[in-house]
Amino acid sequence: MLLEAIDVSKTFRSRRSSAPVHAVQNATLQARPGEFVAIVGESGSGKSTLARLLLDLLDPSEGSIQLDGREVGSMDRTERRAYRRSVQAVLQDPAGSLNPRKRVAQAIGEVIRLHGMARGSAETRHRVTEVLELVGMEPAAAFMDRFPHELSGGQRQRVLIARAIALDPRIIVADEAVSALDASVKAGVLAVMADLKDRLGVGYVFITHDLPVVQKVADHVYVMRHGRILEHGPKDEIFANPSHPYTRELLAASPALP
Ligand SMILES: Nc1ncnc2c1ncn2[C@@H]1O[C@H](COP(=O)(O)OP(=O)(O)OP(=O)(O)O)[C@@H](O)[C@H]1O
Repeated sequence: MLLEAIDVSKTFRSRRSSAPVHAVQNATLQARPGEFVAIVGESGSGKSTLARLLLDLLDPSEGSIQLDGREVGSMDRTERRAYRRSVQAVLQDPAGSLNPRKRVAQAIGEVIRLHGMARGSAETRHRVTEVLELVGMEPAAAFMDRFPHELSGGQRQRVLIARAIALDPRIIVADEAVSALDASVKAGVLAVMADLKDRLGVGYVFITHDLPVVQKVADHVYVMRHGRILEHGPKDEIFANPSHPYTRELLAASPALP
């Protein structure tokens, strides 16, 4: 399976302000199951907009998002539904991804039911148990009936990953998914993501401004600035031999790199 952004652009035109915002400009990117692709760049570089384009939450102004050569914009309802299952989002929990009034089992269970991934409550509960265990929340029964506020930040992030995994995605688009977490908690969540890559073959488009994280987990790195992808390549190449001056600046400014 191959997920691609092909020469994709997104321009926001507000009715009031005169200047349109070119959030993403002619971006081309590839992601595959089993691969950890990172998009790095400073705030406002267009990373989240590109993520939302890949997630089919925004329509491109130009260019296309394609899955195995099929343009998402021209898929029929059934295909598009399948696309939205195969490409899942994990966003930062502070962005309100978890409803504070829903217990863990309900939050994950209703997504499973909505997409017809299980029939009946016993089967749904079984699947919820399975995915909670996959993200290291064991025994799952101890977490099922908790509300988000009864979980730690790292646990909430694991629930979001479990909810995404429940739909059997091939690729997870993670936008600043670990950025708000403390170092040791962050390492734990990243280990879960790496484990899911190995065990389920899921791929990631991982959006972050956190270069030490990229260095640790990424296979392939895209560098964005002002809506454009400046360069991309295997992680080791980008870190050892960045070709763009901006990438060199970004690496030099990163505090925790050895
Ligand atoms: N819905 C929108 N309407 C108008 N402008 C938008 C909209 N969404 C994003 N933008 C603008 O597009 C540009 C890119 O934003 P985007 O959020 O994609 O960047 P980012 O790299 O993800 O930044 P951050 O790391 O701060 O989230 C910014 O100038 C932003 O203000």
